[in-house]
Amino acid sequence: QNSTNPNCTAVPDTTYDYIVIGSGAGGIPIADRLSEAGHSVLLIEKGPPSSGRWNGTMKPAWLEGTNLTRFDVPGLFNQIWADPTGVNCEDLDVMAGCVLGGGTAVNSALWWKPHPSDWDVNFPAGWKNTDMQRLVEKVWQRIPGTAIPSKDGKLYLQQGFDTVSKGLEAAGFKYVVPNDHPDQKNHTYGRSTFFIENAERHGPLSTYLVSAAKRKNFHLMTNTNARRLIRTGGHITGVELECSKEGSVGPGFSGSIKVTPGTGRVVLSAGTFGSAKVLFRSGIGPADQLRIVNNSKIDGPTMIPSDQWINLPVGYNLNDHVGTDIQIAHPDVVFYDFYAAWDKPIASDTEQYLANRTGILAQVAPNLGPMFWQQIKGSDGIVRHLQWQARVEGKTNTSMTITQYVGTGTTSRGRMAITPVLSTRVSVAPYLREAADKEAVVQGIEYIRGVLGQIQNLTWIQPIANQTTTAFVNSIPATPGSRGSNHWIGSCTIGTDDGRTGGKAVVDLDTKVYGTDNLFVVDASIFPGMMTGNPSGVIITVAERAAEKILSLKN
Ligand SMILES: Cc1cc2nc3c(=O)[nH]c(=O)nc-3n(C[C@H](O)[C@H](O)[C@H](O)COP(=O)(O)OP(=O)(O)OC[C@H]3O[C@@H](n4cnc5c(N)ncnc54)[C@H](O)[C@@H]3O)c2cc1C
Repeated sequence: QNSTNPNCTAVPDTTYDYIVIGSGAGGIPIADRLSEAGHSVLLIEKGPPSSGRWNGTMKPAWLEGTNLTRFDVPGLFNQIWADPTGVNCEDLDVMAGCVLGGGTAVNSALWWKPHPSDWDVNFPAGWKNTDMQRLVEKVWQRIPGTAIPSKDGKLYLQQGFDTVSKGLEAAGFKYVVPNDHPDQKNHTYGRSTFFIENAERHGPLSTYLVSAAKRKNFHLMTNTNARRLIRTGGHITGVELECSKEGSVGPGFSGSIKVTPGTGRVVLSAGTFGSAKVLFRSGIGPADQLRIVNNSKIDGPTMIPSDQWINLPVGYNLNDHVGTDIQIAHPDVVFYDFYAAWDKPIASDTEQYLANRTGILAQVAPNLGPMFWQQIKGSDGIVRHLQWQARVEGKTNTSMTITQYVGTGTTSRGRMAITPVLSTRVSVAPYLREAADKEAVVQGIEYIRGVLGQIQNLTWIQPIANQTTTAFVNSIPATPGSRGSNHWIGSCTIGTDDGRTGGKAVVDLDTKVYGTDNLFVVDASIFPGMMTGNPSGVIITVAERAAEKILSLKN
């Protein structure tokens, strides 16, 4: 044990066949699959436990004495915006979950089967729709999702859904069950699907992690930060670990942990920013970023020497769904104050939830839906997929905010960077840098203004009636704060064009980092381009594919 903190234990003198860094949408499934194949696997998570199932403790008073935390109850999912302390990643300048489960512990649990173009437009050979369909079905067998979270089979406070749906119907939008028809994403609408079961958060934390944890060859460390990789040339021999916040947040581990000599491997699943950061600190990335690490007080004196650096375009090709919020109001819409459910809940609602998992708190805050889709062909000939997400929240008690996301087909890209104190930041925001992306945003809004404008008694909050759509779109800054969707992808792109020799790719088609022989990246950072909907389903499917690829590699 660390002499200064009993919570900080020295790493065991054990070696592992696989060390997986990060327990999010990518990390948990890959750790499960690798351990299922009989390998010893260590999963390292820098954050604390989240869900009650994993001994998480963060909860409001009304959950005391239950096995539930803020991460489990759908009606509390938006609490991350009211109180992110101890939940969000403090080293990033955007929102992400740094707890067991990563984004899948804190997100809104929106759960979409990928559109075939998500693969065919974006991914390289071996990762196309024909390669991935089998795995999509495998993922959905484990995590089917539901559109009706409350256990009594009822949907609560649907006035917002009904109001907007009427307008969509009148304009000829077709109602679909989205995950029954993942390819029908044009002029369609439907209910949102969530990875919720028994009216609690489901997803990787209650499937893949459960099966992994039953195996003797699987090990989990929480509150433990992977500082950097230990490597000799392109061969990783271990990982330097440190207790998160020096052990003050809960029991963690520090010291150097080793992979099985000769055959052991390391998988980075620390997310778009986290994986890139570990690479930078390990001397892998563009020289400008490695020099920042080398000049830092924290890492500089002990960083791997520059003759060992591996020059790869880590941090480039950054993307996020570009979001644009419109807002309407209608007298029929009924608001529910989910934020108040934290400390001033309506007693009958908490009682109903606790007694039989029914009622409004079984539904995801802040009452989402409908979802609708459009496709727009840009002047550059590229089709862009638009997903619209409505929620009952806004300036008044009868308002709805409807966010337009531009997904598959976007061509704008940004960049992330590391700072001298070893935080990361979005150095070039990826939003609307290309004219055709902006055209799609404007055309989409223009069209939907017409559609919703037909709804009787509807009033516009934004854009206001006499504002042109172009002026409205131009008035919103292209920053993560105003446009961000928390769907970051792309800092460690997969591809055949080796980044060491001028290409864009950081990992090869087996997800192995170029220039290394036993280092892999499996998370949203490898995505070459943006998907249609919210990403966690696509990421988990990518992890399934990566497991197949990695397991079939001979050393
Ligand atoms: C508020 C919010 C709402 C969202 N809503 C939805 C939604 O409804 N539906 C949807 O599909 N997607 C949603 N997303 C996005 C989705 O959750 C993410 O895209 C997804 O979780 C990313 O997966 P990942 O594996 O790449 O990284 P993450 O899930 O972010 O996992 C990375 C993990 O690595 C850990 N880590 C990082 N660095 C280190 C290190 N050095 N050592 C050890 N551990 C480390 C982090 O703590 C984290 O647990 C949302 C995201 C947010 C933040």
